[in-house]
Amino acid sequence: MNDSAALPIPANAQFTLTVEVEFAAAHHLRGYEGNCARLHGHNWKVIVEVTGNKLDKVGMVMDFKTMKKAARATAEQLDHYYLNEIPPFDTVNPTAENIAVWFFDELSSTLNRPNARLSGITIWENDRSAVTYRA
Ligand SMILES: Nc1nc2c(c(=O)[nH]1)N=C([C@H](O)[C@H](O)COP(=O)(O)OP(=O)(O)OP(=O)(O)O)CN2
Ligand SMILES: [Zn+2]
Repeated sequence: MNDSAALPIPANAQFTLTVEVEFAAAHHLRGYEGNCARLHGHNWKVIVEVTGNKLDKVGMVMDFKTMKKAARATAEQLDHYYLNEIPPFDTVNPTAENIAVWFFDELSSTLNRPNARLSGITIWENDRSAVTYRA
């Protein structure tokens, strides 16, 4: 018998889980006046956030490993690319905002569950600048 007891959780309580992955890539910003219009690179950090209020029998909203696996597979699609050359960033400007929307759209079908949903993506371009997208 491996079942464990559960603590009471109020109906309006929520758990927010986050995992972080990274990718390295080059880009330039189209239509931007400044040095970011020139080719340059970042080590982007991507924070993936899942929200839920029900725990499974193990006591988890979702296994961090499940989140990391999905996030890593998605980051892999951009890793070591020149973003302006690959879809959708060959036509959509590769800003942190657009990269956040892209991660959200890529990951939502994999991570959304009846009791948990992808709730936010944060993209850090460097140690000082980040954007968070919630939908
Ligand atoms: N809202 C946004 N602003 C900027 C973005 C973006 O994606 N969304 N991107 C850039 C450039 O990609 C730039 O490389 C990053 O600029 P910044 O964060 O200012 O970093 P720097 O190292 O160039 O600047 P410091 O002043 O040294 O921090 C620009 N803006
Ligand atoms: Zn940049």
